[in-house]
This record gives sequence, structure tokens and C-alpha cells, in this order.
Amino acid sequence: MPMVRFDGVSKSYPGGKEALSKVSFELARGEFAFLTGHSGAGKSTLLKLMLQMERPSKGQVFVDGDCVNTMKSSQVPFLRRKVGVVFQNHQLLFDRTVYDNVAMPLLIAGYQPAEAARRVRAALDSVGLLGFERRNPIELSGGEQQRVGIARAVVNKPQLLLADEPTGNLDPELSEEIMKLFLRFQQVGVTVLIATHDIALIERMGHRRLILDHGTLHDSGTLHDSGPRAGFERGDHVRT
Ligand SMILES: Nc1ncnc2c1ncn2[C@@H]1O[C@H](COP(=O)(O)OP(=O)(O)OP(=O)(O)O)[C@@H](O)[C@H]1O
Repeated sequence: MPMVRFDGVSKSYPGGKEALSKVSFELARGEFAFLTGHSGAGKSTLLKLMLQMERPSKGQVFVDGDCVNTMKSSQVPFLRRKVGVVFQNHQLLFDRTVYDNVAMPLLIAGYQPAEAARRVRAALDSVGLLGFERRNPIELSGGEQQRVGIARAVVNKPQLLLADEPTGNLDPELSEEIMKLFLRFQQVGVTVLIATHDIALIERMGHRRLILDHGTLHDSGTLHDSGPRAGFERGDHVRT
């Protein structure tokens, strides 16, 4: 069973044009893929459908075998615990410590403090920020803040990690470091999908690319074991 399956998914917002049009694809368990396309192509909409932050107008979205769009609202918290999300502006709380920011999803999920502490340390360790627990995010660099955001996204040990422009504000070197972090999560079995405008970076990194063009999906194919730049001829026309 794939980790993610979109089956003929279209999404129209009230009063708007179609944001996604008959999108079908699968992400295998443990796969790493980029989602790219011009501004307004539908990238964020596609990610939101997996979290039931939006519902499709047509078609079905499956995460871990469960149909997300018909899922009861009582099941949605369980879905969201399976899925870690990283945002461009990381949405950290600046009046809380790094520890409190990363621990937040665990507290919401009802973890005991000792178990939460263990998991927060493991998550901070996985992004190279062990020892930053008592710091305030405002004292950290942009790259470090983004790592805190990633630690928070993985603290629940999600099976699926989604990122929406996670390197949007970072310089090329830091962006590459952040992408390498995502790759490390893939290496331990997490399925990763990253929406990004940064074509230069993803061409350097290789991997499968899902390309949205005005709501229509093109797929570079499952090239995750190919070398960098392999198979990227399709979609070279896509505006960024
Ligand atoms: N809540 C909403 N209500 C109405 N229209 C929306 C809403 N959210 C998105 N749209 C429209 O749907 C289309 C796709 O938007 P979406 O945010 O998914 O694109 P995107 O590829 O993530 O863009 P960007 O790279 O600029 O973030 C756009 O035309 C947008 O204006």
C-alpha cells in the first residue's frame, strides 16, 4: 500500500478557478520527492488535501491507506499525528523556548513529560540542535529556526513529512543543508514530499519531481536512485 495516493483529484475554491485538475499520483513508503511549479500552480493546495485542511471537489486522497476526504473529523487528529509539516516561515512561537516549541505536538497528543523530554532531545539531536533547548528562537539564525521547525515536525515520528517552501528564506548553502536533513529522514524510512520553487537546488539533488502547471500534474518518474539531473527533461518548460 503506498503512503500517499491521489486518485483523479480536482479542487476548486468557491468563486475561484480550478486549483488542481484531475491529479493522480502515488508516493511509495520511504520515497523522497519534490513538488514544484509556478506560484499559484496548486502546490500548497495539494499539501493541504493530505491533512484535510482542504477537501477535494472530485476524486480521492489516501494517506496510509485511509481516505482523507471522507474521514470523520474525530479521526483527523490521528491523521495529523502521522504527518509532520514544515512551513517556510516555520511558525515558531517567539515567547517560548526551543524546547517548548518542539514539545508542542507531544503535549497536544497527551505525552507524559518524561517521554516528551526524551523525544524532544532526540528530535533536536536529529537536526543538530542538541543543547539549544533553553534558547529562544528569536536568538537563532534563520537556518537554525528552520531546523527547530523541522524538529517540531518530526518529534511525533511521523511516517510522512511534508514541507512547503522550507528553504524559501535561506541562502543556497543553508538550503542545501536543510534538504540534506530531509534526506536523512528518508534514509530512516520516512516518506518525504517537499514543495519548492528552488529549481537549481532540486536539479542538483536529483530525485523524483512532481511538477504542477496550472493545477495539472506532470511526473518526472520514480528516479530516486538515479544520479543528479537524471530525467529532468520533462517540465523544463515550467515557469518558476
Ligand atoms: N483559500 C482559497 N480560496 C480561494 N482560492 C484559493 C485559496 N487558496 C488557494 N487559492 C487559489 O488556488 C490556486 C492555487 O493556490 P496554491 O496556494 O495551492 O498555489 P501554490 O502553488 O502553493 O502557490 P505559491 O507557490 O505562490 O504558494 C491559486 O490560484 C490560488 O489563488
